[in-house]
Amino acid sequence: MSKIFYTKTDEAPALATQSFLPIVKAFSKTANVTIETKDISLAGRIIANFPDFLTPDQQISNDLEELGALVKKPEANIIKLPNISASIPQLKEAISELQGKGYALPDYPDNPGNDKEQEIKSRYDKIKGSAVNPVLREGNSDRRAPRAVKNYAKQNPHTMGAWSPDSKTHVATMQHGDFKGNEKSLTVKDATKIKIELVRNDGTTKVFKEAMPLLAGEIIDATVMNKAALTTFLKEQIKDAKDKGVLFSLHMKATMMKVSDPIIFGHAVEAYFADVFEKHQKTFEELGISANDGLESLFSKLDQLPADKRQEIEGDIEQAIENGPDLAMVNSDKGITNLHVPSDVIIDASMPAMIRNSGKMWNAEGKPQDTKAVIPDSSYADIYSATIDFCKKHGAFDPTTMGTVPNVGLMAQKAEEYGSHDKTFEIDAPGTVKVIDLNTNETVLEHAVEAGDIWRMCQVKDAPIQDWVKLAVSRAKATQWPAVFWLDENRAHDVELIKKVTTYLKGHDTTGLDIKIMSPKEATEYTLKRMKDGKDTISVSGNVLRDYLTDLFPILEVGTSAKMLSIVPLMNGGGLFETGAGGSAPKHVEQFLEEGHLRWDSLGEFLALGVSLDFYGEKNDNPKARILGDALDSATEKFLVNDKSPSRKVMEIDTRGSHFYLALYWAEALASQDKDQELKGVFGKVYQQLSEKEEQIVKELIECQGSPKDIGGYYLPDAQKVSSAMRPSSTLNSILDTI
Ligand SMILES: NC(=O)C1=CN([C@@H]2O[C@H](COP(=O)(O)OP(=O)(O)OC[C@H]3O[C@@H](n4cnc5c(N)ncnc54)[C@H](OP(=O)(O)O)[C@@H]3O)[C@@H](O)[C@H]2O)C=CC1
Ligand SMILES: O=C(O)CCC(=O)C(=O)O
Ligand SMILES: [Mg+2]
Repeated sequence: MSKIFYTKTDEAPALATQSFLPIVKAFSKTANVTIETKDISLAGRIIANFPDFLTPDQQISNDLEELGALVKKPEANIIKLPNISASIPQLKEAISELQGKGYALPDYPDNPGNDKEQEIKSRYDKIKGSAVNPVLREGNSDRRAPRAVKNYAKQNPHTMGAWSPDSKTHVATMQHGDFKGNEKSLTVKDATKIKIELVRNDGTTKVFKEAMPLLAGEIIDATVMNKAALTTFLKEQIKDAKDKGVLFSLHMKATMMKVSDPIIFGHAVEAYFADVFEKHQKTFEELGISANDGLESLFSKLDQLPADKRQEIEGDIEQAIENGPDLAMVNSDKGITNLHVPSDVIIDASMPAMIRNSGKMWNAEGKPQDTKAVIPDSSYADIYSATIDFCKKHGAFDPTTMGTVPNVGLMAQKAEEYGSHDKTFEIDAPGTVKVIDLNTNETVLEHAVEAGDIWRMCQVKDAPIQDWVKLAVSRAKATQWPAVFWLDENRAHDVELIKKVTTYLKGHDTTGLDIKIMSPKEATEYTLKRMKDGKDTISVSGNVLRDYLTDLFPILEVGTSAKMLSIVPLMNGGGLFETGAGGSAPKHVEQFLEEGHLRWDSLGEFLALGVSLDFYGEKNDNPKARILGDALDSATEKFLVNDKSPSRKVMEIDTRGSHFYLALYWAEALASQDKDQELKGVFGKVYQQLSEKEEQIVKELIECQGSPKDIGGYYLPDAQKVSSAMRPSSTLNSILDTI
């Protein structure tokens, strides 16, 4: 029998699920829809990958692997909540929490000394970073703000910080020597295998890939980030931030670009603390300190030193901060800077948050200040500089009047940069990296490289491109809005893509549609102007821009990307329904643990479930499931109209209260429909009970707040403790038990 698979993930969404899923299960049971949970949390993935270190009762199935197979089947129907894409410091924290709970897991070997350690490291490296989404996303992405969400934002506008034309905030990006500048690309004619190798100047060779298969029609590109150009650029920016009196902030994606970006982050840490790293190089080496892991990890390793040595280094770090430009802060109360943890500042969320906040980030005093947003690689930096320039010229956007920008994103089958991890290498000695076509033995792409350069190759297969063009045309038809392909004719990879897009568009009837191709900068300017004028424009983009744009526009338009409908129509016919476009909101967990209030907004989950039930009904010829889905959509609209989203403040309705209201409206919609009398009967009673007990339930859901919560862990909290923390209303629980 087919099922809806619901993912168990991490942090705030995982907490929220403990409250929402019992409601979902109770309601869907009435339509014979089975919901099965699959554990893809960071802790779950670690446990599943190390059975040989664990006792039989600790071992669990590899749910991610199972879902990875399911997404290739037509019956797939998965609700995917956001999960942690772990940086190395997070991975180490999770391992240590699990070890403390009796799981005899090996430590993460930073510098593997033998084959066994190397094997352990490679198992962990598959878990680190963005290790879930690329496996599940066997389709392209369709992310948009439903009309009801947009209307809600127009009537209840979120705050938008005013912009001044004199703002000193700006984007700094490399002018040469970066991934964009060095990119080379080609389309593979016939299926083949390639070898990737570094031929060092000393005559030795290192093979990176022995025989990697490529399909006919695949686009490959290779490029390199030159270390010398990067470090020179970073030093200049540090000096310039100091001279201009703006904050220094670094924006990148060390989680998703899990091989390249931690290295780039490390160079920024070393550039800012150049004197410290030079003076204490030997000690840092002895302690196994890697700048790539950030300041927090560095500080924790200093604990191993005698007090006087530790104080000396800490003093030198303080001095460097004193001498350098002000650093943007992640948490000024706790002294956590932008350079503390590589996963604390993630560009898709950090840049829009800054743009919403008058272009300011927080300084060490906890005050907003103009900032230099350093985005080392220039491939996509233009979109943020164009947005900042637009705000300086026209002021902040007005959520009550602005248009909407949905996205059709190319991401299937690890498209583009997001699939580059196993083909990204930090170069150990000068030489030439060659990509050799094994059919012809010809070198098809090559780069001269220096030690420390980051070389990478990306792929995008032809079938996903065809599917992406088709999805773009169908969204353009459904909306009659202009659709813009954000592709740059001056970028090697995009040139190849443009050829395919132009060809595949010819295979569709596009009469009356307005479909354009523009560079990211032009597309930003065109789209922002329309957006300001209240006009809607579809962005059709590659994978990285998909990620950036589906946070940027939603955050400006509706305050958070949590309110997005995020569908992944799987290429083999199934459906993956993501819950919003944002992440796992660690800040929300912090608040919940401190004061028992969870502000996570599950709207994206309501929207995803609505589509999933509908899809289920259609696939399984189950009209009751469709009625549940329709009723859920009506409930979500009423939820928005009545403004029942979680408040940010303690002792007001939080995530749990918002779930109660959704259940109330869902039951009401089912009680008032006439298509299915059985459902009408069941939910008539449920609605009556829920509405009679509204006051009591809300009281129970608010009175439980106001004190610290112990859930028995962070990465693997105690299931019982979480469940009781997230389901504190016995009145609501007992009504759900009657369904
Ligand atoms: N699909 C996925 O699996 C994704 C996973 N991630 C992962 O999530 C983690 C955190 O990433 P980060 O970049 O900090 O981004 P997040 O999206 O988790 O958080 C950024 C901010 O967005 C707001 N926000 C996000 N979701 C919600 C929500 N449902 N309700 C209310 N507000 C929300 C919060 O703002 P405020 O503080 O103002 O409340 C939050 O602090 C990382 O491990 C990252 O890799 C990120 C994106 C997608
Ligand atoms: O997979 C990840 O790490 C993040 C995904 C993401 O941010 C997105 O798809 O918008
Ligand atoms: Mg994103």
